[in-house]
Amino acid sequence: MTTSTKEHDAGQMPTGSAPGRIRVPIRRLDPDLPLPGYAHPGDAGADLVSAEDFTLEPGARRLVPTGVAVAIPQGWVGLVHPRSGLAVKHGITLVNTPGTIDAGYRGELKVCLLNTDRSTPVSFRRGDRIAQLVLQRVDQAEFVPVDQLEDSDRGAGGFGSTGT
Ligand SMILES: O=c1ccn([C@H]2C[C@H](O)[C@@H](COP(=O)(O)OP(=O)(O)OP(=O)(O)O)O2)c(=O)[nH]1
Ligand SMILES: [Mg+2]
Repeated sequence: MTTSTKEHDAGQMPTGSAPGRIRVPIRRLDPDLPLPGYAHPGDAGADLVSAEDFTLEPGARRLVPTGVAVAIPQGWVGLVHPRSGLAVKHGITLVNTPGTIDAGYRGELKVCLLNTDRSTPVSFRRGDRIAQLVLQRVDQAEFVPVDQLEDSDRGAGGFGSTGT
């Protein structure tokens, strides 16, 4: 992505290979785009790319398509996290961070980008890495109504109760 230069990083995602990866079926809705990729072996996040060119004005947000759809296994969740480099260098984050990709979701993965910079528009090119997908195991709760919750050390203290 760029602010003032024309550089972009389409196709520059190194792909590591590691044993023990979980299998995630993926559909290429946009066959010319690279698949999500891990920049280094052992990375937690697989980078997602933008399927389109666009500019985010200061304070603006945009739901950006990534050109892929996945079938995350039951018992897992995909979490869409911001990229720290975009955050630090350009003020780019996600409105809903982390975004939740449910195991049953079969639509295109989309990323709700936000430009938090107060003065500088940020331009992205198709193929630029815009966010990262982290897969985690997840349990569902069985919510059991009770009259009383068991005591705890924290009790109802929260929202700064321990000081700053
Ligand atoms: O950053 C995101 C967040 C969500 N989704 C997709 C996958 C997810 O499974 C679905 C629903 O997301 P979520 O449950 O967060 O949104 P909602 O507002 O509760 O919508 P719904 O009523 O469809 O559950 O939208 C994305 O593609 N990107
Ligand atoms: Mg929901």
